[in-house]
Amino acid sequence: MSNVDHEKIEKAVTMILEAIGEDPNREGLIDTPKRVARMYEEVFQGLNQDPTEHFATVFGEDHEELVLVKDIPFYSTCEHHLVPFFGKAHIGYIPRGGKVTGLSKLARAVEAVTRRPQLQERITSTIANAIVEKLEPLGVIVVVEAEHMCMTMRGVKKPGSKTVTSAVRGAFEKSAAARAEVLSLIKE
Ligand SMILES: Nc1nc2c(ncn2[C@@H]2O[C@H](COP(=O)(O)OP(=O)(O)OP(=O)(O)O)[C@@H](O)[C@H]2O)c(=O)[nH]1
Ligand SMILES: [Zn+2]
Repeated sequence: MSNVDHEKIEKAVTMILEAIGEDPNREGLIDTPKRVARMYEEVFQGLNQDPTEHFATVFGEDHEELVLVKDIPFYSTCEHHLVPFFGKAHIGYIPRGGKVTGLSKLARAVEAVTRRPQLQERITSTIANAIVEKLEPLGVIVVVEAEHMCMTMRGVKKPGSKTVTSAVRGAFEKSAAARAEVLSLIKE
């Protein structure tokens, strides 16, 4: 169930259109407040999700070696300007004691965390912390690379610039070699 108040968004969008000097009643704009409300419901649906809930499925597989899911595409919304930022997330972890989760669950956690007003750093650390909490792995590394439209279409206007953030826990904090292995696999 969504908690999004469509009526409120519609009123607000109508006011924004009026405030910029547009006519909210002209043909092309007449349904825009409704469309924006539906869009916000979709792009902010992660607000109703807890990223840790996806790690409930655990297989008792004895693999205490690296698992890396890379190039997980995501779209999020910058919480400062409410414009998109988008890119790829890479998630690696070394399971402990048979706590191996379904590969798709890593991508589901990315969806839960990115589909809300966000900061790239918070996306990165929230995913790492969720994996630590639920899977208690030997190590976790999360790398997120993104283009922020608030830096490309407006403001400082630097198209093509990318922001890369990482969060490391456990074995990846201690071992430069473990980090280097993942970073080289991500680049391949
Ligand atoms: N750390 C961090 N900053 C972000 C992220 N997304 C956007 N920002 C930055 O948030 C900052 C907001 O700065 P403000 O000075 O309050 O707002 P502003 O006047 O619109 O800033 P400019 O973008 O420089 O025009 C900007 O520097 C953005 O680049 C993010 O995911 N992480
Ligand atoms: Zn922004």
